Parts: sequence; structure tokens; C-alpha cells
Amino acid sequence: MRLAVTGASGRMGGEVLAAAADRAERVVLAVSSEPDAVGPTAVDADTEIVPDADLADALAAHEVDVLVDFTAPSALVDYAAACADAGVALVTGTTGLTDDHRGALADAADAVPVLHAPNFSKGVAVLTRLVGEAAGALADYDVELVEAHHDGKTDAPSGTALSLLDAVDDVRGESPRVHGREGEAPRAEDEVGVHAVRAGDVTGVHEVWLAGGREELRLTHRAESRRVFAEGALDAAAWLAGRDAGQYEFEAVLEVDA
Ligand SMILES: NC(=O)C1=CN([C@@H]2O[C@H](COP(=O)(O)OP(=O)(O)OC[C@H]3O[C@@H](n4cnc5c(N)ncnc54)[C@H](OP(=O)(O)O)[C@@H]3O)[C@@H](O)[C@H]2O)C=CC1
Ligand SMILES: O=C(O)C1=N[C@H](C(=O)O)C[C@H](O)C1
Repeated sequence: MRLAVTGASGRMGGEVLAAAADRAERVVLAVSSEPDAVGPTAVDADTEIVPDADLADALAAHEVDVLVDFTAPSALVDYAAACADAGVALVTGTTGLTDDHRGALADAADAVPVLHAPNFSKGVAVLTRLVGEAAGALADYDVELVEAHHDGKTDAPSGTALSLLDAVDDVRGESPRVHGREGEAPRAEDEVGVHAVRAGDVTGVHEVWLAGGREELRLTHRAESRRVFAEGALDAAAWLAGRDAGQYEFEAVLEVDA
């Protein structure tokens, strides 16, 4: 499998490059909006560092099978279009997507296989199922979500938090989401509080509270290292290579793994 990795100078891009090297996976392109910021030691000797402006040509010239992306929504839209033009599968973990960004991914998926996941850890996949089960079984319990990330994260709530909230809505119907609280306002019975902490170098914590009058259940996932996301994305890339055009879910990759 011949891989390209975008956001090569970023936290996750760097982690994917390091994980791929440790797994002896072939990264032919490290793509960056600032190629000079990608240290030569970040990539293997046979990996070419290319500016993202040249992505479409580079994908075709290097016969890339899958592009792995952790960048920003505006960049992802351009990268998805380049993948569609070059016939390259796309695995992306970029969060903060609006409906327009999702529309651009759907357009790309008309031409190539596309897999987007807001979280590439196995633990969060299980957490999402557990949250749905708990929200259904404890239907009258208050739900609140707290997520914490490093001080460099720009989108809030996290993509994972949004998908956990969707899991609650799937079993309870759509609930009003209250982001933080201030001042006088009684808690509505069906509201779901959402709280985003940004501090230091926290890799990623998601905690869902379910509180009844006399007991409280908390379901918590704590990522200890970005490597867990990078490994999940590389597993997804191996699974996606050679598939038909269309949109795929990370859960399908994990089913094969189980
Ligand atoms: N799904 C998952 O499992 C995970 C998802 N994420 C998501 O991945 C994304 C990246 O996270 P992280 O690596 O921590 O972020 P960083 O800010 O560390 O890196 C993002 C990189 O994207 C590139 N980039 C290209 N265009 C833009 C742009 N317009 N604005 C900002 N960056 C741009 C830059 O690299 P360059 O200049 O080299 O192109 C930048 O360094 C986020 O959306 C985050 O939420 C993070 C962890 C896990
Ligand atoms: O930006 C991050 O760091 C992370 N982002 C993802 C998200 O928004 O859910 C996944 C993980 O929590 C780390």
C-alpha cells in the first residue's frame, strides 16, 4: 500500500508518519502547507515532502493508494477533491466539519472510497455503543458530557463529543444541547449539558454522566497517546485500499479486527 499523509508538520500528521515507519508501511508522500516545517527526520529517506498546492499532481505521479488526513476542514475539502481527481482513497480524522464540509466529502465519495471518523480509537467505538445503551436503559437520567483536550485544539465541542451526543439522540430523540452554563436558569428535564475543557497537553478525555436522583453512572475514555489514533487510521487505510467508491465507517474496520 502506497500512502500519502497530509498535515505532515502537525501533531497528528507527525504521529501518523512515525506510526507508519514503526509498522514499515510505505509513505511515499508527506504533504504540508509548510514543507520547510517538516523536519527531514520526520520522514523516511524515500518519502517525498511536497507542498499541498501540488497535491493533485503528486498523488497521480506517485501512484498513491490511500491518503491519510488529520488537518483542518478547509484544507480537507481541497484534499478530498484532489483524491477524487486522482482516484485515491481517503481516510480522514479531521473534526470541526460543517454540513458544507460533509457535502464535499460526500462528493468525493462519488468517485473514491472515503472513510471519516471523529475518533480512531477502539475504546471510543465501544464507549459510543455503551453510551447509547446506557441512555436508553436509564431513560429518565440527566445526561451531561465533559470533554478535555490540549490547549492547541481549535474546534469545540470535539468531534467525538458530537458523535457521543448523537448516540444519545439516537435512542432518546433530539435533545436541546446547553454549552456551558452561567447565571440563573433551571435545568430543563431533557437538556444535555456539554462542557469543553482546553488545557495543557491533554491528549483527549471524554466523559458522559448519567445521573438519577440516587445514583450516578460515568462512562469515561482517556486517550493516553496520539499513537492510538494514528494506528486506527492506518488500520482504516489498509482496510479501505481497493474498495469501491462510497462512504465507509470506522466500525466496519473494527468488525474485521474483532
Ligand atoms: N479522528 C481522530 O481520531 C483524531 C482527530 N484529530 C483531528 O485532527 C485534526 C488535526 O489535529 P492536530 O494534528 O492536533 O492539529 P495540528 O494543528 O497540530 O495540525 C494540523 C495541521 O494541518 C495542516 N493544515 C493544513 N491546512 C490547514 C489550515 N487551514 N489550518 C490549520 N492547519 C492546516 C498543518 O500542517 P501542514 O502545514 O504541515 O500542512 C497543521 O499543522 C483536528 O481536526 C483534530 O480534531 C486529532 C486527533 C485524533
Ligand atoms: O484534536 C484532538 O486532539 C482530538 N480530536 C478528536 C476530536 O475532536 O474528537 C479526537 C481526539 O479526542 C483528539
